[in-house]
Amino acid sequence: MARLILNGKSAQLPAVREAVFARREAGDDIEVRVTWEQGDAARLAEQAGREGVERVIAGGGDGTVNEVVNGLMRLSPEQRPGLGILPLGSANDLATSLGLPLDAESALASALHLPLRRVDVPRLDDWHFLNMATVGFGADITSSTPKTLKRLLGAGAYSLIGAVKALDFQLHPAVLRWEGGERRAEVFMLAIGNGRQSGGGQALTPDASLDDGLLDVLLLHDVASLARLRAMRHELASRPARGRHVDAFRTDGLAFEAGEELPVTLDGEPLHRRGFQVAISPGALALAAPPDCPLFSRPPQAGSRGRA
Ligand SMILES: Nc1ncnc2c1ncn2[C@@H]1O[C@H](COP(=O)(O)OP(=O)(O)OP(=O)(O)O)[C@@H](O)[C@H]1O
Repeated sequence: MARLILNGKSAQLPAVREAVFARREAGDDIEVRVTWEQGDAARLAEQAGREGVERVIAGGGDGTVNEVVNGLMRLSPEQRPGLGILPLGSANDLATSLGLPLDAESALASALHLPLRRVDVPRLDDWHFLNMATVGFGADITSSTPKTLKRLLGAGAYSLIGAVKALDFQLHPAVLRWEGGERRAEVFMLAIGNGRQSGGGQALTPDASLDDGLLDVLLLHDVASLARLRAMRHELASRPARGRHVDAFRTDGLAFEAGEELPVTLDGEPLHRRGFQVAISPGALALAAPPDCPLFSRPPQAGSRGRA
């Protein structure tokens, strides 16, 4: 049996209602629960696991998926249902990079029937995330202005100048520690990726895998002038392990400490932190994902249709 946990914002969408009725007609056993406020999706996901539901489907945006993941992680691994995604948000970064369909009917069918694949679940202090955590630039604007970051990181010199003028961006003195490394820097942006893209389509950690037991980290730092921003963009093309403005590395955990509170996003949800620790639980969740999904380093295993 599957249970759809639907963000109340989308509960009355005709396409969603039709998709549920169509799946039932096709023989799927699916119940629906609707959220009213923050916290409901996590609670409903936990409850579903306790009641023996085999697959929970998060119907909403990245924020709903994140809450459902947190609810599932409150359960023991034996009790933890598999996770499907019905993308109904504005950004849908995880769903898009997984290659899930975005129209309600095929998305619901995929969420119910794609085989489950083991994924790692990172945690920032006491809150889990599945896709990405970002710190600093972009974290206070998130998906509302996704093009800003794209312009800065990807486009030509004119838009770079435009972006710099338009943005009164800040650098934050901070220290980052991980096993075998330490970096003190003026942080422009830090991305900690289990998945690859955030902020509505920005591929900040383009080589990350959901199942390698590791986090892909991108640190952009010390870019206090236009010349240095240009140098950063140049370095971004090669993503050095340790550059003047770009550090890119993999780790299974890290600690971050800044002198002041900074904007942070966890799977697109905003918060503020002065410091935090990130750890990862390898293979902690089973996610419905396409067999040819590029976010995996290992091929799918046969027979993983039910509980995690
Ligand atoms: N019935 C409801 N009406 C309005 N908001 C709700 C309701 N139930 C939950 N929420 C809020 O919705 C938020 C999650 O939204 P979600 O991320 O799923 O959608 P989105 O913001 O449209 O998508 P995206 O993150 O992709 O932009 C939670 O923070 C929760 O507080």
